[in-house]
This record gives sequence, structure tokens and C-alpha cells, in this order.
Amino acid sequence: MTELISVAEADARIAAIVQLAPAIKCPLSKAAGRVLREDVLADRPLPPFDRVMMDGYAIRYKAIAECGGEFQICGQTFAGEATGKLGAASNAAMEIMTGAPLPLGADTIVPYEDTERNGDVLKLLASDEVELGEFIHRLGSDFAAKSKLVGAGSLLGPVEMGVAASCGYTEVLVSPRPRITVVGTGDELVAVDQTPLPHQIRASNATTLESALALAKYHVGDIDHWPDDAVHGRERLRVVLSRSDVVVIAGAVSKGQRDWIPTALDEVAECIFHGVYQRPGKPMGVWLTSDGRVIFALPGNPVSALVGLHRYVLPYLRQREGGAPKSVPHVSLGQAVSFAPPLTWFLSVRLESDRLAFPMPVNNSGDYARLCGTDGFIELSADCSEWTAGFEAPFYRWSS
Ligand SMILES: Nc1nc2c(c(=O)[nH]1)N[C@H]1C(S)=C(S)[C@@H](COP(=O)(O)OP(=O)(O)OC[C@H]3O[C@@H](n4cnc5c(N)ncnc54)[C@H](O)[C@@H]3O)O[C@H]1N2
Ligand code: MOO
Repeated sequence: MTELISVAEADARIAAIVQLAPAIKCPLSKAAGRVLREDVLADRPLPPFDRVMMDGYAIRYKAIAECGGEFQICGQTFAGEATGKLGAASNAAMEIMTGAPLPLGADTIVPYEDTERNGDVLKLLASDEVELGEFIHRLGSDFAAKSKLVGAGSLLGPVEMGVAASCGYTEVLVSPRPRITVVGTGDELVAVDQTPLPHQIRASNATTLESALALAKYHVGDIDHWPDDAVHGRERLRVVLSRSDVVVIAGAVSKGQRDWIPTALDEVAECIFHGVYQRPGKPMGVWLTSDGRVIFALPGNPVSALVGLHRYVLPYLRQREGGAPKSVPHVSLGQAVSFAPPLTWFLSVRLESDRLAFPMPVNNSGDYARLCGTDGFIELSADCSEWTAGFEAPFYRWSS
């Protein structure tokens, strides 16, 4: 391990190696969840015409006083029909549907519910309650043509997707998805469908890490498992690096005689750091190849690997896509806690009412089953050892 660094320094060093991937064109139908790399502009004013907002009748407001609230119906306009024209007589009314363009000459809509109809004669039930200009969504009243509706860097969620569709974007410029490989390591591990011998365990880290990435909308292209054999492992490392932008390795990063990962990574990449003043996950490290591939080497202990993914890998992936940094919410400690080592403590918690965090510490970073029922972890900084109930701490959710 190189000299240990603080969590803040680890964040800064990761931010410094972020290289924004060149934008690509993507069909709009495939763009949900991607980071937009261009501004989406209104191609027309919003709304693009005087849009009627209620089913009923279009009238001239000033005619109410002139004709005692009685009108002559002279036609109909449905949504999808071109703009109609109100008859020249001041008491003319046009039957009209929601979504239709306001007829020329009309300035007010009276909903069906406020009228009585007899043949072509229309009577307003409460003339004095009708207001000039009611129920008309005026052309351009929301946005002028060419307004920026969605900014570059936005995440394309349902709102942004609908706005882009409404403006005629059949494709958009987005960040490409990184090719991600997740790697587990260790001779003690057997596949999920195997029955382990007493000294073996089933490999679970790849499943955990892949699902955490998938829930954050990142697709894992490959999953690999490497033995504790450095010669064979180095070959696999070369293959995986040749087809990945980001590699997330769990295990073999500490000080054991077969913890070969850091040495092998040093041979093919620059070490950005190795070792952070934190628990869990102290032995984690990050490496960068000369052609821009990034390797996160997380400890094999399942709690350490999962925390490392949420605390460092997911924020890195977001930055790499050019997305606005996701704000980390703060929650309030539900009870006092203490932690003596001068390390940042990532403490697993259960949330109540989405705001109050109750500590649910694991026995150690191999006690992954105790995370069931927790919602994520809070970050308690290394410069303190006692936290009172009510302390506000950054919160990372497992399922984000
Ligand atoms: N002399 C020292 N020993 C250790 C140190 C240290 O500073 N000095 N650090 C400890 C800490 S902290 C951690 S965390 C671990 C990290 O070790 P490695 O990254 O080398 O991980 P492994 O030894 O490969 O595995 C640790 C543990 O996790 C289990 N594991 C590994 N992979 C999986 C998997 N895919 N699914 C489920 N479980 C997995 C593995 O069996 C081990 O029990 O090092 C400490 N030692
Ligand atoms: O840092 Mo290790 O992840 O504490 O067990």
C-alpha cells in the first residue's frame, strides 16, 4: 500500500482522473437514463397555439353583457382541427373541445357544466361568474420558441424524455455507457450453484456489485473470476482491460502473500492511490492506464466492496458521463454513536420516515448478511469520535 490518504483526498484524486467520454448520438427511444450532452430547445412556442383547456363553448366576453347571456351556436371545433372562426354576430358561440385551437374572434371559454343548451341556443347559467380569457392556454405563455428546455448534463428521466419528444428530437446527443467489467477473486470461492466444502464459500461479490450497478442504470458487460494465482490472473487482467473502460475488482488488494492485484496493477497502470483512512474498505485503491481505463480495486470483504462501490465507483461513473454530481442527502442520527479509530466510518443504518438513521453496525466487513434490513450507510468523518442523536450525516442508499 502507498501512503494512506483521507476520504476527501481520495475523492479529489478520483475527480482529477475523470475524462469525459465523447458524446454519441442515440435514438430517443433508447435514451432514458442517459446523460444528455446537448441542450434541448423548444422548436415552437409552448403552447404552439391558443389551446382550449375545457370542453364547452368559445364566446366573445363582451357579448355577455350585450346579449343577456344568450348565444347562438354556429359550429364546432375538435382537437386536431384547424383554427375555426367565430361568426360575425356578437352573440355567436362555437362548441369547442379541450385541445382545440381557440377560434378567431373568441376570447373566453365557458365549460359545458356552466351552460344550458336548447337546439342552437346557448344560455350561460351564471353570466356574472364568467371571466374574460378563462380556460385558454395562450400561445407562448409557457416558453418562447428556441427556449432552452433541458440543459446539457441533465439526466434523461421521463420529464426530459417527454419534452425532447414534444420538440421533435428523434435522437439526442448523450454520453456513451462505459464498458464495465466486475471481477471477483479468490481460491476459496465456488460458484453459486456449487456446494462449498467446509473451507470454501460461494462467490457473492460479483452478484452484489453487478446488481448495485444495474440499479444505478449501469450495465455490466462482463463478469470474471480470477484465482489467487498471479500468473494466470495477469493474463486475465490483460484480456479484461482490453475490452473494458472501467474494471471493478473485489479482493486480493491487501497484504496477504497471494494478494497479487496491487503489484499486477502497478505493472500496467498508474496508481492513483492505494489505501484510505476509512472503515470498512481501508485497502482499496484506484489505478489509471495510459489509455484512460480506470480500475477500482476494492477489498474482498463483501461489506467493504459494496460500500466502496457506492462511495467511490458510482460517483465516478456519474462524473465520467458528464452528469451533474448527485447531491448526497443528509439524514439525522436516531441515536448517539461512538467510534474511536481515526478513520472515516461508513456506518450501516436503517432509515425511519426517510430522515432518521438508526445505526445497524455489522460485526465486521465479512458480516454481509447483517446488511439485510438496512437502507444504506452514513459517513462519519475521521476527525470526531462521538456523535450525538440528531447529528446530520451524508447518507448513501444501497438502491440508488
Ligand atoms: N496484515 C493485514 N491484513 C489485512 C489488512 C491489513 O491492513 N493488514 N486489511 C484487512 C482488511 S481491512 C480487509 S477489508 C481485507 C481485504 O482483503 P482483500 O481485499 O485482500 O480480500 P480477500 O483477502 O481476497 O478477501 C477478504 C474476505 O472476503 C471474502 N471474499 C472475497 N471475495 C469474495 C466474494 N466474491 N464473495 C464473497 N466473499 C468474498 C474472502 O473469502 C475473505 O474472507 O484484508 C484484511 N487483512
Ligand atoms: O477495511 Mo476492511 O474493509 O475494514 O474489513
